[in-house]
Amino acid sequence: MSDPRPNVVRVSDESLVHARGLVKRFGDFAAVDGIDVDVRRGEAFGFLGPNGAGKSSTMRMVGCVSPPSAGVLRILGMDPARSGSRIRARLGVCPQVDNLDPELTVRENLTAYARFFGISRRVARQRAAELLDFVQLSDRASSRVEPLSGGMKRRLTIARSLVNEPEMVLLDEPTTGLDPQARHLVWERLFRLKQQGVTLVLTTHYMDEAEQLCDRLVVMDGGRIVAQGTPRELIERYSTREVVELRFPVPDQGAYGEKLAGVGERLEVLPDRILLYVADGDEAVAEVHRRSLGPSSALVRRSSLEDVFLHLTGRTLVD
Ligand SMILES: Nc1ncnc2c1ncn2[C@@H]1O[C@H](COP(=O)(O)OP(=O)(O)OP(=O)(O)O)[C@@H](O)[C@H]1O
Repeated sequence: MSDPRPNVVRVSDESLVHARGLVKRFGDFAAVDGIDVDVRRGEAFGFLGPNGAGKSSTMRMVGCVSPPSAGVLRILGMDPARSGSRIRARLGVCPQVDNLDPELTVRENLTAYARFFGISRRVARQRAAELLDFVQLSDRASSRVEPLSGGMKRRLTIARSLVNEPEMVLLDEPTTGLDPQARHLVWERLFRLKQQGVTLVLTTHYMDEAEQLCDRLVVMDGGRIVAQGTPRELIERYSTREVVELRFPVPDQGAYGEKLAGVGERLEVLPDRILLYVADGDEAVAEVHRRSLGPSSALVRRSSLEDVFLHLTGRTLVD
């Protein structure tokens, strides 16, 4: 039976992005090497991975600006090869690098963009006012783009991606290069968008961003998906409850690796620290002291997606 309340957004399990065996090749090199993805309506879905993992190449295929080399891809139930412009009309795109027009004012950047979607001047002005309010830039409406901070430009790019009232917004590294305060403001706005029923698809190499924003995510490395699930599921599956970060007063942390054998479930020796994967961090620190190892610092923290990535690939997300 259809929903009698016409204005209610029905969150269903319909896939807005459906990919099977998706491949993107540049010559002989597969930047995306056969991935399967389903993004459901209303969720925030993330591609987490280091530089070069294939996240942007995937986003460009989903955004219908770069054709797949192989595999099946359906966006909003349609085939990008046949219906690219119809799909793009219902998508919002926030590219990795802000490409705002520096000659125009903040407001004009929105109204000019609205023209690409055939939106009337009157509606565009009204929508621009609403969107500038949403991204907290109303007081900058008449200023030029140039002097805006990085965070403001990012928020304006996000506002621009919403001009056509899209069902799904693609955000390629939405907060890369921003300071912590600016990042939090962007996250908060994106969270509100999700609450309004807009589906978000984002790429990031920040594990805190993925944990804060994403309902589900895939971890990518070398063009492949190495794990997928909710942030909590991934941490439970691939890491321990707590992690102890130990630093020793010598350059070679590796020398201490052997002396820590048997403390916790697993350890990772990084150039600048040793990570102990344990159920109980305080107990592990006590054991380190019982062995008279004398670390210069011992920090106990909860496991994160960074630990998941390290476990799956042997590398950190941001090298
Ligand atoms: N147009 C292109 N021609 C050739 N190689 C490319 C092209 N675009 C991307 N690549 C390569 O494909 C791989 C994946 O790039 P991609 O930009 O998709 O990764 P990413 O995960 O988004 O990383 P980043 O965070 O650096 O954007 C990289 O090795 C990159 O050099």
